[in-house]
Amino acid sequence: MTTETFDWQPAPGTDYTDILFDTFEGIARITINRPHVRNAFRPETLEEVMDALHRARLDPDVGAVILCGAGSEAFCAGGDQKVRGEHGGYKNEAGVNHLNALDLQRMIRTLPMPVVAMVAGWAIGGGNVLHLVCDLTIAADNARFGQTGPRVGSFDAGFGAGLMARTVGLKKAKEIWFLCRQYDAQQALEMGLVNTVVALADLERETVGWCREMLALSPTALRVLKAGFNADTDGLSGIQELAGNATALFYMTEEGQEGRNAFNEKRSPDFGRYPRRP
Ligand SMILES: CC(C)(COP(=O)(O)OP(=O)(O)OC[C@H]1O[C@@H](n2cnc3c(N)ncnc32)[C@H](O)[C@@H]1OP(=O)(O)O)[C@@H](O)C(=O)NCCC(=O)NCCSC(=O)CCC(=O)c1ccccc1C(=O)O
Repeated sequence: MTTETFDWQPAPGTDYTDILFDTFEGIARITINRPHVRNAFRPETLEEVMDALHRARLDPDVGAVILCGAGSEAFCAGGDQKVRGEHGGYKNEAGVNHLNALDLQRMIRTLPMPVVAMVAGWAIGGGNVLHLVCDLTIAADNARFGQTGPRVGSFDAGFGAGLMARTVGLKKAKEIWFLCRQYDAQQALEMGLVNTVVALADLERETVGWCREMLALSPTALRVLKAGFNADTDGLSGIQELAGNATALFYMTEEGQEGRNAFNEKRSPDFGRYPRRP
């Protein structure tokens, strides 16, 4: 039974309707707060999650993000079928159709810090893909996972299929999508869909514990490793992400700065001082 409570502080300057955004000890926690629909997301929900992720990225004190759902019944039940329109997406309050779960998936994968899904209850449909694209998943023993797309007239043939196959294996991924079965936490652990399973009462303590372990490590090492893990799956944009880290590190060297200085000082650069390493 957990005894530790955490002093989560609401992030100032936000007026979200669909999510909660708190921070604590260098961890940002984003909670999908629509428990009346098992935390299914609508376009506004995803806009808010992306806004919070952007804020977390720009906050120099934040080194890890937890994504979770309000309450213990659901992490997320995917796209809100009540606002699914006829014109290729989910309607926001202005009536505009969106498929912005795909934008969020990419944003999680390019966030330069670990994103940990903390899953209690259902992770279904787009909710299952949402935790899949996070770097790590800590599941409570009441968690249940599955895809419903072929049953409800939807599919995610991008990360939902391809990253699923890379994560649990091709045959299992096809089973998950082609049969629309549900899997309990232990089955999810056995197939490699989650990192660990803990008692529901211990879920937050365990998740914060994993974040604390990562926060004690080199942020640059974690950042570049994350980009490296995603690079081949994400093709040229994955290489772009990885290469961007190389550029940032190069900018921090004297050799990189010599080029900038020479340009600004209107002289030829002297790169001869910098060794060609074996
Ligand atoms: C999640 C369940 C298994 C939970 O079952 P249970 O505990 O018995 O609760 P219920 O009584 O069923 O539900 C309680 C309450 O919540 C409502 N609800 C649940 N899920 C949704 C939902 N997804 N949308 C809207 N409302 C939902 C439910 O209707 C009840 O409310 P009432 O008022 O009492 O009616 C079970 O609920 C369930 O199976 N839910 C549906 C899961 C599902 O099919 N999700 C959608 C899958 S498709 C998807 O997610 C695609 C979205 C996506 O990410 C995407 C993919 C590809 C390209 C782009 C996109 C994108 O951008 O969106």
